[in-house]
Amino acid sequence: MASTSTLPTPARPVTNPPTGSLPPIPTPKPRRSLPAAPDTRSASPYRPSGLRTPSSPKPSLRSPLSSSNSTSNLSTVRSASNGRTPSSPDKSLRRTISIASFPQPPKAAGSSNRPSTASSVTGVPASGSTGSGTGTGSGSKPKRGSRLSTGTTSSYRSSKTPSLLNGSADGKSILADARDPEASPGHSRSSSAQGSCSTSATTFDDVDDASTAKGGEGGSKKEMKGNVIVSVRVRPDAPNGETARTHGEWSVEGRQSLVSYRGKEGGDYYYDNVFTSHENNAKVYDSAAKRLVRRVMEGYHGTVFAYGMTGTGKTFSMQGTATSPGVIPLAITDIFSFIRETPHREFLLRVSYLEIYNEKIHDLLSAPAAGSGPAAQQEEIKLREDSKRGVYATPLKEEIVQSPTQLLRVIARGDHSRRTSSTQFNSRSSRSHAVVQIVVESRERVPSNNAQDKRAGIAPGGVRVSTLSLIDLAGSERAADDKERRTEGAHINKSLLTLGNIISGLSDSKEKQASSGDGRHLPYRDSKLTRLLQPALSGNSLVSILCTVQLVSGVNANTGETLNTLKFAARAKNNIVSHAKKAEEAYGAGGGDSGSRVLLERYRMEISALRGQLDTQAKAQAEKELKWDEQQFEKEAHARHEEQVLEMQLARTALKERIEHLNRLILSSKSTGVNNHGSMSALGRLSRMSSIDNGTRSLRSSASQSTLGAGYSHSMRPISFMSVTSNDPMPGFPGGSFGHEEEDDMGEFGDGKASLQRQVTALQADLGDKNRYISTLERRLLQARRSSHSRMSVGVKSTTSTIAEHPDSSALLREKDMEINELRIQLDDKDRMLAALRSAARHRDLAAITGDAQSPDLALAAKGEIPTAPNSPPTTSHGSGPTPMDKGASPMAPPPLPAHLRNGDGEGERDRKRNMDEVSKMLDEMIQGRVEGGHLERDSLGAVKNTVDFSRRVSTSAEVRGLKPSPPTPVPTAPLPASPPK
Ligand SMILES: Nc1ncnc2c1ncn2[C@@H]1O[C@H](COP(=O)(O)OP(=O)(O)OP(=O)(O)O)[C@@H](O)[C@H]1O
Repeated sequence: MASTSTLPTPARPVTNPPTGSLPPIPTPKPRRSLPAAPDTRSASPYRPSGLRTPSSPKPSLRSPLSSSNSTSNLSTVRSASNGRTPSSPDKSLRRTISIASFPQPPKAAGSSNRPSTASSVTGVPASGSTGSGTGTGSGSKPKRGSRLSTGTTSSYRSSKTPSLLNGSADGKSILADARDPEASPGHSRSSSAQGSCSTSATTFDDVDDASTAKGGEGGSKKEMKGNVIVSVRVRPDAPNGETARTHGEWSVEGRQSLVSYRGKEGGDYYYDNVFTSHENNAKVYDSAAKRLVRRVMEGYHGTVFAYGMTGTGKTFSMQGTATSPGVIPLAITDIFSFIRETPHREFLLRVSYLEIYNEKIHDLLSAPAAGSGPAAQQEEIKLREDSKRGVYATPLKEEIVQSPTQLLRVIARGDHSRRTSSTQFNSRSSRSHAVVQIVVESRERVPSNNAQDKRAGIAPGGVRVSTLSLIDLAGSERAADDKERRTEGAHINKSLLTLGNIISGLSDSKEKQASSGDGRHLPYRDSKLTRLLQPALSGNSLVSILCTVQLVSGVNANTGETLNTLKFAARAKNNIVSHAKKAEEAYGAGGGDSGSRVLLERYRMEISALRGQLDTQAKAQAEKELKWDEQQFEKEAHARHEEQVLEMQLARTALKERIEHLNRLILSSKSTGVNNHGSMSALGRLSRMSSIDNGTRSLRSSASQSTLGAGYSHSMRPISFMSVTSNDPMPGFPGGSFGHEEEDDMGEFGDGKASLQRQVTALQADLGDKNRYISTLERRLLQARRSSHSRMSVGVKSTTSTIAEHPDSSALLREKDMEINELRIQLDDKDRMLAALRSAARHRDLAAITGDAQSPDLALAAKGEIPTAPNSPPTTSHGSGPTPMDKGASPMAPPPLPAHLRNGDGEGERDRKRNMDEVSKMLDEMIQGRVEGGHLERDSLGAVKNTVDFSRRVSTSAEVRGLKPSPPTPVPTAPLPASPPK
């Protein structure tokens, strides 16, 4: 079994402590006798506190102090010491530094394989049976519990006190053997915890609590001691790592954690771990630091530091190399492994890196200006003390790290800034103490089933903050030749001396505390290093000390230095008492580890605050988007509405136009006088009557103005009509208004019984249409002529050639001319008809006024013997000469009566007859003219009909490009009644 499993063995006091370059421990003050518990050691000129006497022979729960202070032990020690160092009774250096004097664990009290301390203290005074070198002689392996140290030989034994660091504090025997086969080799370490030693020590509860429960200071003290691990590492001589097992007077037994020196002032030195020169960094880490690192992750403070002479391998052990990573990189790997293995907690890591150079603190992570030293432009870093944080440097940069790589990079950056120089013993000697501090914040995660709490960032537990300090001390050295080295060396040595003094003083302090309750003042403030290490040294932290030595024989041997290192290690193990507790959990940003330092809490709160802000912003954004969407929708709806309104307006306009057009067509159709039965209306008849009124003005222009400009409205009288009737209001239509009656009389209109006025109106409308059409044609014609002219004027040949080359154009022109002529003729016909109608109307009116005696005529007319207009007023019998109205005769006017039917009024009768004849003649002439012109032809019955082929004309006109006028109101083709025979 490994040496770690062995039980404590009694220590052998060193009679002649080695001397070296380490400054001597201050001269002890004469120990005062305490009245309450008189100390028998006061009789001794040596400080008994420095000597670790064997434990009490009986396993007990007594405290180490009580054990060590027992009279029997003391007497043994004293006698041993006195016996061994008679020549130096007044030497101030502590004589015995025995780790093996730690009390036995309570649970192992009954263990049979644990040797009695009484029996182990066999080697007393110089009479020891083994004598110098006994037990460590060549080839003889000393056995635990039986090792003797006699004469000038001392034996220092490391106990395996149950502790947080050896995994046996609760007696569950989870003993972490440094030689645990599960430990990974340094070269192939994985970041997984599986590759590392079991850390079932995490099952431990707080040691102090447990030990207190076990009843007593004794148990507590024992376990506290177990919280400090001291290891010694032997550096190989040769670069290849090969070193003889024996180095002259030195011998190393790794399995027994033993270093023996058989020279003058020699002795056996047992520690928790002794690493031979064959053992690599992984082994060192697994045995010396791994558990401590895991404990730090659980909430304890932990400190690992390397101590030793320059060039003995401190930096090699702490940092390692690429192929053999040291304590720092392996610890980093384990930290993240632990985090991965602990899903129920969340962690936050921050790291700082400082160095103490010439008693000044420098931040190795604050990037100095290029070309300047690390100290350049750096604010002076001071050490402060806080009840929660203890001693800390400020201002110091702390970097939050999230991965092993990141953490290693940060540390590598710091290493780069660290001061190194070449010394006699080390080409790259560290000239400063370097302190890496990794602060671990952790707390329970919110249970996954409570999503609401998780969202709100509410954690069930507080934040626990612990610190892992990894310290590579500068090496103690002899005075150098170089002045700068000398200065550095002086500072280094001074700080190391102070450290040694404090560790030595810890024993006194404990003893004093135990006896009087008053602790002795320790000079922590004498150096920056000890000030910074104060929390760890005073018991608030788990401690692991790695002392490096190089065992060289011969002239260059630094035996004194080596022995000093070994003694320092022994003293540290013996004196440092750790009562490390798990850090308290801090709740909220204001509690625990200086409140605001608890970044995990601060970040958590910040996260929840930011999350709240994010939610609010997201909500506001969503509302904004919703509003914007609504606005967009409204805008689109509005635009759509406007489009629809526009479309409707257009549709309405189109419909109105259509209606207008249709109305016009209807009226035009009606104006033709063709009723549903195909009979010719009076209007139809009238439309074909020519007027002989030579003085009648052409209605074309006025009609054009009225119909083209004012449109066609029932409520608006055409200008043409007005112009015609302005001076001659139509009889029978008082006031000249016939709007309503016009509507009412539509039926009559179709039956040929329409009033004359309406016929005139219809004709006006028809005329308007035609005028429009004509003017359109005229315009087109004009344009055609102009373009034709312009074409013809292009060249000399153009005139003939154009006509010759464009026979179609000339033909078209001719056709258009013909069409216009025809239309003019029609217009003239209508003018004449109008004139005739007016004339007839006047005649009728005159007749009505002047010939009241014509009633018999009217009566006859009523009987149908005489044709008459249905609504014709009674004609007058005035036989006066011809009036202007006599020139025309209305077809509705009663025809002239036969002479035999008249009342002897031959004159009037003649006049009438003449008038009628005139009218008949006029009409006949008109018809005849048309017939001769080829526009009308007579049928067999003597009726006339129109011969103009409108369909042909329309199609012809339509053939003209861009000219599609509305077809003119076709001239009724109904046969006109034959003019009465003369
Ligand atoms: N165990 C070891 N195995 C192999 N080489 C080692 C070992 N220990 C130290 N060395 C080598 O010895 C030399 C000095 O080691 P290192 O710098 O670590 O010493 P040191 O104690 O830190 O010195 P200083 O106090 O001057 O800084 C280095 O080259 C290092 O590689």
